[in-house]
Amino acid sequence: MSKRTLYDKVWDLHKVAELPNGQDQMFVDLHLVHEVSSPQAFSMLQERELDVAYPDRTVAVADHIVPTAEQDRTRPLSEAQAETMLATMDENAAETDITYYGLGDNEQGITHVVAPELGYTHPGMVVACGDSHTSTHGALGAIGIGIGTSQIRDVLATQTFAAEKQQVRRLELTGSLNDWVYAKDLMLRVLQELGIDGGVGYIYEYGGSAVKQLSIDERLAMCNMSIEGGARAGYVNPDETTYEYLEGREFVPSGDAWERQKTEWESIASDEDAEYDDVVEIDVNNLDPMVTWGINPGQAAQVSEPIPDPVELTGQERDDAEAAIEHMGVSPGETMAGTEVDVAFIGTCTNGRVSDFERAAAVLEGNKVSDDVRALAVPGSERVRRELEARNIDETFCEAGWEWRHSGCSMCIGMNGDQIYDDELCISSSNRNYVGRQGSKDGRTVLASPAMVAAAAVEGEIVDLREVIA
Ligand SMILES: CC(C)[C@H](C(=O)O)[C@@H](O)C(=O)O
Ligand code: SF4
Repeated sequence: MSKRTLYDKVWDLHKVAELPNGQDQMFVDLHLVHEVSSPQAFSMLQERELDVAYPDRTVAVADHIVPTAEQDRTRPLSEAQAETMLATMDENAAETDITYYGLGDNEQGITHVVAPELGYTHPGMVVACGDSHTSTHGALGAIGIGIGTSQIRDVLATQTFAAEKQQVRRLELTGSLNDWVYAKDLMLRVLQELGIDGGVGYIYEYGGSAVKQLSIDERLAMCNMSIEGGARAGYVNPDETTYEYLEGREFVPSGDAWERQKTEWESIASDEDAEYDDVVEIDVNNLDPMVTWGINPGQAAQVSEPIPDPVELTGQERDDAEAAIEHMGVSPGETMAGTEVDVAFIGTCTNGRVSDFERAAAVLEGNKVSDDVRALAVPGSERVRRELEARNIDETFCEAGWEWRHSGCSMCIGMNGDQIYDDELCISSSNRNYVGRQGSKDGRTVLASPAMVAAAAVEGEIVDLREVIA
């Protein structure tokens, strides 16, 4: 059989049965669990007196509600609700014998940072997690699917869940990215072009010369934001970059088994003549750094590009732009450059990896955070933090005036107390800028690459980072 995409092959290999309602029952290779979306599913399991079917395929992490400041990471947590959630996760993990990277563990961090870096995620896997950003794992040629509470219960109890096969859109990203322009910019460009609903009903396959050149960290950032475009998942076919990243990681087979696995992984990539339900080509040559100007991730523009005037838009897009401009207090026809920022945040499962901090550090070197800016650096995992510290990158941040924290979701979603206040404007390396996302209903979020966040922190306003390093 030829003409199949990676998604087709993975689907066929994992399909257990066709269900009466037309959905397919799918086997899950790796089930990731976190403290926010799992408690109810574990309760349902207990009510029915069921065990976790495959504890060795289930990996739990504490990320959303864990405090990031050193002094707040002692138990019991000062926030009663957070303590209950964390204690519940601790208990559920202990009772079911699943692997758990809890608070205080050396490998604790954000689910979608921890699993790839430890080598849990492999090409051709179905990865499921009660979290929309499970799409991240597609960077390694896996199909990462965000699932809801009843599906989490089903996966815990049976290692399978019911799903509907989606269509596949090939995103052919041609050209190559300018220096200081990253996968984050590329993805904001994709969202600007296709919108936040453009991918509904699709899985995105990313390919083309621009994608070939991306490191795994960059591919993780790109696939992470597939869900922001409405796609259920996004992936890159495995290639030499993938194998280089995987080789030697803890949960990746070695020796003969590695060779066998590699051959299998090579066969899982889309066929040369694969047929796609849709193909969209976007040229990324000459792309400037991107920023969002609005209140959804598709309301984005190059930092050199004017914010659209709603009168030139129609229908929903116009209404959305009007609401966004009002909330953000930005001016149509002008660029985002020069917009004052109050908070700068680098971290998250999108851009909280070693290379993200490295690039930001290159911008910060010899610079100081503007007096009016609060700047927070939150490594995506404790391992990321250790590696950065071993290379003194934490010092670059601290000397520039950043708070250097422990890992967690932190200000991405504000569930752990790291929040923005009033109508503060935060430039953030995260993936969502919806109203209230970072804690305050009047707060404003601008999404950008970590290097752009660092540059804005230094200048106190949004700026093309290339002006800061020049
Ligand atoms: C809390 C969690 C279920 C949620 C998600 O589904 O993605 C969060 O991680 C987010 O980024 O909004
Ligand atoms: S870092 Fe943000 S996007 Fe990622 S899992 Fe945590 S809250 Fe969700």
